[in-house]
Amino acid sequence: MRISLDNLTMRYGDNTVFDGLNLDIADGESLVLLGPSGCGKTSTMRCVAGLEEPGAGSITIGDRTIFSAADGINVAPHRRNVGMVFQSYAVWPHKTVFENVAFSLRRQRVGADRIRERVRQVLELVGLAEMADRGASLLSGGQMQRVALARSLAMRPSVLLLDEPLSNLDARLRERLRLELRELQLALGLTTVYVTHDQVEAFALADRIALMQDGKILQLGSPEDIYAHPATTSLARFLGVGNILSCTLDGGGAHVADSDLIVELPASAGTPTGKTSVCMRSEDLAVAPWSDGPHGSNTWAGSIVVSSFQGALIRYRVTLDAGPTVDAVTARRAGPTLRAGDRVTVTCAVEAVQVLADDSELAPAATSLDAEVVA
Ligand SMILES: Nc1ncnc2c1ncn2[C@@H]1O[C@H](COP(=O)(O)OP(=O)(O)OP(=O)(O)O)[C@@H](O)[C@H]1O
Repeated sequence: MRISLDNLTMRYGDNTVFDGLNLDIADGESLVLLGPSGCGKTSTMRCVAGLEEPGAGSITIGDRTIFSAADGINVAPHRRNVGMVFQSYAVWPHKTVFENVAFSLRRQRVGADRIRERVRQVLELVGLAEMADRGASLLSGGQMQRVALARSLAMRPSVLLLDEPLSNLDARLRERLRLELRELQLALGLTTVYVTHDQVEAFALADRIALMQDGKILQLGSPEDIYAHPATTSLARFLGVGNILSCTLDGGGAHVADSDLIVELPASAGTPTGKTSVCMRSEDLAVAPWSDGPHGSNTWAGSIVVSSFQGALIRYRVTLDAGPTVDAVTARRAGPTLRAGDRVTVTCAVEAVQVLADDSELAPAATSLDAEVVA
């Protein structure tokens, strides 16, 4: 079912989390709210679930208004038909898997036969059919999270809200469950809102990503769009886009600050007013052993500072003779492995260069770990 947030305002005391938030989520869509800690993602979800009461605005699910400050409507959480899965598993350890999933159905006085059938169905869906009789305390974290998911799905919610459900799991399990969640969401055609601060998770799960910062949705689009065209430098950094260099623009290209580097720009590059940065993604930089020219556009001499083997990929950090240090990622088989100290040329196709409005003083940069994961 479609979800609409209209002009929503939410405050905790003096702290305004968001003011006039609008968001439309289509029927069957997987929307990921992505943003740094404290930007208001969980509060948004809690408003939809009915666990927080907004100060103003309205929320509609399908054709039903579940909250309207103006009309005094505030449907109780358990009457909203919204399923929720949180970071903490919230699974009862003393009950079996079956009883955990059946619990809410029993409370709704669903008949015993129907409960058995529904629990069997959802346990099948989340891959726990064989474990129905196992005590929940004997489950792994991943299995507990599947139980929590099964419990929500058993209620046949019209929308599913997931708040960092995978963040307590180890990296490998997270990756597996992420794919399974996406498969399940597509198979059920269930409208889902997923909250995370992990851009890799957002890219993997979303039909659309809403990028939030300070209670505002700054960009809304498909994962591909958002990654390819981040609106500002702080969003680009948050998304793990590498090589964002402050610059000034003129007819000759982008002059990178405090260096002799000039980057040729495509005709399509924007010309934002105010502070600007030029952006060249790590995966768009080619590194090759040094050779005497002739060299084409955007080819620069440099020396490798770090060469880091990462399995399928090799990451190079290169200090260009013109000044800046840049990161490049190449496929393992793309050429000879280069070593620290090697002289190289670094090339970036002119079409791959972007110019972004530089708002870096307004927002925190991503951690280097974030950058590692995506590039
Ligand atoms: N119960 C509360 N009382 C007072 N302030 C709160 C409460 N819950 C959240 N806040 C504040 O509201 C703002 C938004 O919090 P929210 O939990 O929605 O952010 P978030 O983006 O989900 O962050 P995280 O990723 O860390 O969970 C923060 O400044 C937070 O400190």
